[in-house]
Amino acid sequence: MKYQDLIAACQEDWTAYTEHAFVQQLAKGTLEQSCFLHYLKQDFLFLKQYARAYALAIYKARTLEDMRRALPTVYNLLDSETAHHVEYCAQWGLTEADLENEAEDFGTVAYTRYVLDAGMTGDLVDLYAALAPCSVGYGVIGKKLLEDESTVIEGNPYASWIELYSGDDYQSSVMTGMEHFNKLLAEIDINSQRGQNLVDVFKTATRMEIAFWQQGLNAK
Ligand SMILES: Cc1ncc(C[n+]2csc(CCO)c2C)c(N)n1
Repeated sequence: MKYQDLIAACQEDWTAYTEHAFVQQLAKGTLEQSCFLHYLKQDFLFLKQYARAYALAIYKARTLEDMRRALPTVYNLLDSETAHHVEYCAQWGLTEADLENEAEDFGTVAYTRYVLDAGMTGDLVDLYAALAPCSVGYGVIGKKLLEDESTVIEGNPYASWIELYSGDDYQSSVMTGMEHFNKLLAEIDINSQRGQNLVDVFKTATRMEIAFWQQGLNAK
């Protein structure tokens, strides 16, 4: 199987995730600021837990090659991706320490601890199945927004978010990650018990992404 088969197995949830109202409003710049700020503060806490999850991938890997593959993502998460959120929130006088001290919302706890649990109880492939909706989904969203004529960049207060996820650096890191994931999936039949467990994990993480957008919209 391939990661594309995982998407096909939960197409309805996948569309609800990648075409969520939050994303559409963000692309046009019409999203309420309170929604974006709540999302970004929660996403900062999310990224912190994701750095732990990619560190878990190093722990779970059996080969040096697999261990090395997870390392740039751990670095990226702790460096540039969180830096974007900190820079953006600085407009409101919020510091990194303020963000770190925010309370985690329910959707943030549910999603990140689910991913960590899927990785801890399973192996490296289970962990990547839980992590994949995040990286592939944001890759798909970034690319779509860049290609969509109705996306507004000039004057859009959320342009830096669009640029982060549609940028070449991010897009090529998703490609590399998915090529690696496909190598790990190659031997697994989607119709086997193992394959169906991976579909369940991928689908649950996708549903968590929908809930994460909704958590932002609910902060009106
Ligand atoms: C809720 C939520 N889902 C996905 C991402 C994107 N993302 C988070 S970690 C990671 C991999 C390393 O860059 C990516 C792409 C996000 N920021 N917030």
